[in-house]
Formats: sequence, C-alpha cells, structure tokens
Amino acid sequence: MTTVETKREMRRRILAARRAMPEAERAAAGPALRDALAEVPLLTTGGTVALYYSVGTEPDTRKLLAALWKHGTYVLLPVLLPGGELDWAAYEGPDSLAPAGRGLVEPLGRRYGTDALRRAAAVLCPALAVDGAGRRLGRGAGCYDRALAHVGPHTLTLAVIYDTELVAEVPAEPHDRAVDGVVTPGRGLLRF
Ligand SMILES: Nc1nc2c(c(=O)[nH]1)N(C=O)[C@@H](CNc1ccc(C(=O)N[C@@H](CCC(=O)O)C(=O)O)cc1)CN2
Ligand SMILES: Nc1ncnc2c1ncn2[C@@H]1O[C@H](COP(=O)(O)OP(=O)(O)OP(=O)(O)O)[C@@H](O)[C@H]1O
Repeated sequence: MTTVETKREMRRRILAARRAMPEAERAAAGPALRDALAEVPLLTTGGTVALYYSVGTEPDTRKLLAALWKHGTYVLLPVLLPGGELDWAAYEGPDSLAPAGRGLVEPLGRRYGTDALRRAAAVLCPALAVDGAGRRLGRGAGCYDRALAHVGPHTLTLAVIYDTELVAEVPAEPHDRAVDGVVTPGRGLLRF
C-alpha cells in the first residue's frame, strides 16, 4: 500500500471505532480533557490558545473551551476558508458561535488571518491518530498541516485524541507537520 492508501485505511478504521464507542466513554471525554488541561500554566497564564470546537464523534473539547474562556484565556477557533486554509477568530462565549458548512461550528467574530497562530502559546489540533514521534493523522484535507506551518518557534502544538489513538506508527509524507505532544481523556497531557 502507498502512504496515501495506508492513511486512508487508518482513517476509515479509526472513524468506525469512534462511531462504535460506548456513549458513556464519549461522554466522559469532555470533562477528562478539561480537567487534564484547565490547570496547565501554559494555557492559563495569559497567552493565546488555539482550540477547535469539536463536532460529531470527536473528543469533546467544549468543556475545555468553556473552562479556558471563563479563566480569561484568549481562545482562537478556526474558520475553514474555501482553499482549505484556516482563518482564526476569538471565542467570545456561546453566542459567538454558529453552525457553518460541513457540520462545523465556527466563530462569528473578526478574523485575524491565517498566520494568527504565530503568536499563540499553544495550538490544540484535531487528529485521528498520533505516534510517539508526533506524526499526526488528520481528516485528510491538509488544513492543519497548512495551519501548523504558521506557528511560532515557541508554540506548543498538541493533538487531541482518544487514548487508543496514540499508536505505534503514523505514516508520514513530506508536508506533514509533527506535534509536540498529545492530550487524551485517560492519559492527560503527554509531551514527546
Ligand atoms: N471540529 C473540527 N473543526 C475543524 C476541523 C476538525 O477536524 N474538527 N478541521 C480540521 O481540519 C478544520 C476544518 N476542516 C475540514 C476540512 C474538510 C472538510 C470536508 O471536506 N468535509 C467533507 C465531509 C466529510 C465528513 O463529513 O467528515 C465534505 O464537506 O465534503 C471538513 C472540515 C477546522 N475546523
Ligand atoms: N502545506 C500545505 N500546502 C498545500 N497543501 C498541503 C499542505 N499540507 C498538506 N497539503 C495537502 O493536503 C492533503 C492532505 O494531507 P494529509 O493526508 O497529510 O492530511 P491530514 O494531515 O490527515 O489532514 P489535516 O492536516 O487536515 O488534519 C495532501 O494532498 C496534501 O497535498
């Protein structure tokens, strides 16, 4: 199998496993992710944090989002642009969000541009699987590979996954951007 085919097969398998996950396990993920990250100084000491608003079977980031916002952290959320780049706008409470296309929920406020991540202290990205070298398998649109190209040298990049999605190996292509660590509901924050 080519790398592209292996990635496609992994995506199919992981998405099926997410759909088959017991509801109780899914429901426990949101509070667990919040509790794992809400006290991490990098996320709460005043810098900007880029998060995403989880949808469907993704690990629930909504409780973490609410906790960071209540704490006063400046949280950016992605807006999908037509070409597949991500723009960024601030989360300003529940009323600052609206359903967007493709099943996404996106912020309505002023957009800061595709390179807004340059000033972020941390970027939390969606992923389907990550390996111990930080190689990350995303949905396959390349949005976060492009977005992560904009981060500054001191930005901590983390992927949010379920426990079982930390795997032995994710196949990589030259454009893939590695992450510095993962956060999972059961294991919390792991830096590589
Ligand atoms: N919650 C969440 N927000 C996110 C992402 C994500 O993975 N999760 N993204 C991560 O990159 C970005 C959005 N990227 C996307 C890129 C392509 C498609 C897309 O083509 N969707 C198909 C439908 C496939 C499906 O239902 O899964 C389509 O509309 O044809 C969707 C989102 C930014 N926001
Ligand atoms: N920096 C980039 N500029 C332009 N296209 C890119 C870039 N990075 C990735 N792509 C394109 O995106 C497509 C999908 O890449 P890949 O399979 O690695 O996505 P992914 O990492 O799983 O998804 P995502 O980054 O959206 O979470 C590839 O065809 C690739 O050519």
